[in-house]
Parts: sequence; C-alpha cells; structure tokens
Amino acid sequence: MFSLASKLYETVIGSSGEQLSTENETKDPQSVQVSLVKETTIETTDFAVPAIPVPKMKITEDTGTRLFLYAACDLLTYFQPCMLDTLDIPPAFPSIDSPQRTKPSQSKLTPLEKANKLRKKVNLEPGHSALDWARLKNSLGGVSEIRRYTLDELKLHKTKNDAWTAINGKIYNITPYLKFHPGGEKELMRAAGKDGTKLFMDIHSWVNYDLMLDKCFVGFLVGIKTTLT
Ligand code: HEM
Repeated sequence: MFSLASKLYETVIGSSGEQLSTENETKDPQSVQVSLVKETTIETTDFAVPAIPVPKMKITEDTGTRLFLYAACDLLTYFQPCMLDTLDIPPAFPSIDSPQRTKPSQSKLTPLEKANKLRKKVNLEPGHSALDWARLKNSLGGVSEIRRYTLDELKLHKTKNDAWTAINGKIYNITPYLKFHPGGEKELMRAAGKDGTKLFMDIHSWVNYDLMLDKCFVGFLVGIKTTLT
C-alpha cells in the first residue's frame, strides 16, 4: 500500500514542475500535462485506502505516463464505485466529445419520452379502478344505431354530462368513463367534442381504447382522414 501511494505521489510531483520533483530523471516534465493538483498529502497505513488527490491528466507521451497509469490502476482497485465518481476520470470510449455520445439536452424527444413528460396519473375515487370500469362497461347496453357524424355534430357533445370524442375516426361516448380515466376527468375532457386522436396518441398510444370503450362506441366521424386502413 505504501509503495503504491508513493508511486502516485512521485508522478504527481514529478509532472507538476522541477521545484517539487523528487524524481525528475525518471520522466520528462513536458510529457504529462497536469491540470489539477490540489494537494499532495498522502495518508498511508497498511489498512486504510490512501486519501490521494488524483489529478486530471492529459497524457501526450509515454514517458512518465506508465508510472502514473500503473499506480492509478492499482489504486482504482481499492476504490468503491461511488468513490470513483469523485475522481472525474473520463471513460476511454466513446470519448467525452464523441458524436457517438447522446446529448439529452440537444436530442429530440422520442415518442415515449414525450409521453412520459405528459403523463400524470390522478387518484381515482374508490370504486373507479380499471377493473371496476371493465365490470361497469359490460353492463352498458351500447347505442341502438351506429351512425356517421360530422365534426360539427361531434362538437355538440362537449359537456361532462354528454361527452363524446373521436379516436382514429371512431366516435365514443366517454361520459360514463370520465370518472374512471387514470389521467383524470379534466384531462379527458380536453378531448370532449373534438377529434381526440392526437391528444390520445401523444400520451398513451399503447392504450387499447377500442376494447376499453367498445360499449361506448356511437359511430364514425366523417369528413376527416384517419390513420386506420
Ligand atoms: C378517450 C379515450 C381514452 C382512454 C380509453 C384512456 C385511457 C387511459 C388509460 C388506460 C390510462 C392509464 C395508462 C397507463 O397506466 O399506462 C390513461 C392515462 C392517462 N391519460 Fe388517458 N385515455 C383516453 C384519452 C385521453 C386523452 C384524450 C387524454 C389527454 C387529453 C388522456 C390523458 C391521459 C393522461 C395524462 C394519463 C396519465 C398517464 C399516466 O401517468 O399513466 N387520455 N388513459
């Protein structure tokens, strides 16, 4: 343990300038650029991990480098992964500036990331779980006549007591479902009296609305392009 610590110590000192160097002859001071050497105090005992300030080093040549790397590699085996975080040693591949690295702040959101951003579940009243809805839904009779509706006709059904929405060209009476909607009544009402396809798809395109609302199906929206084939 002591020799490991002192090797690193010599490297740090040696590469930061002559006045501190104890082993100038072993390495060329120009070959290693040290960008951070705060302190060179080394505590070593046979049992404790030495508190060594590890410098950020840009290695340009082989001389003096090996010594540092040997010491650092040995040293790393003593560190816990959480301690390694503090060392600020960049992973070798891909390099920090590599275009292969994803840059979340600059990258466009994927559909799933976008959906997660918009998602916000609410606490539903007791007796309004998905299972409760499945039970209630099956007791609904459905409409006697399936019709075609225009957007103007759809717009007439935009209140909590009479809310319809269209998804992919199919119109559903969502009034009985409002209190069961995991995203909340208010959120679902944003689609009332409208073509809710985009709102729906942006948030949870994976939800099987057609099965969930089969008993609420009232007809088809005409005069719009649908994504259904
Ligand atoms: C009309 C048919 C709709 C049905 C059948 C439906 C169904 C559902 C279901 C099953 C969930 C739970 C999803 C999950 O746990 O992963 C959910 C969540 C949600 N829904 Fe809807 N939804 C509909 C329309 C809408 C519309 C039009 C909006 C927006 C205006 C919306 C906004 C949300 C939000 C914000 C959540 C919470 C997401 C979460 O955090 O899990 N939903 N919906």
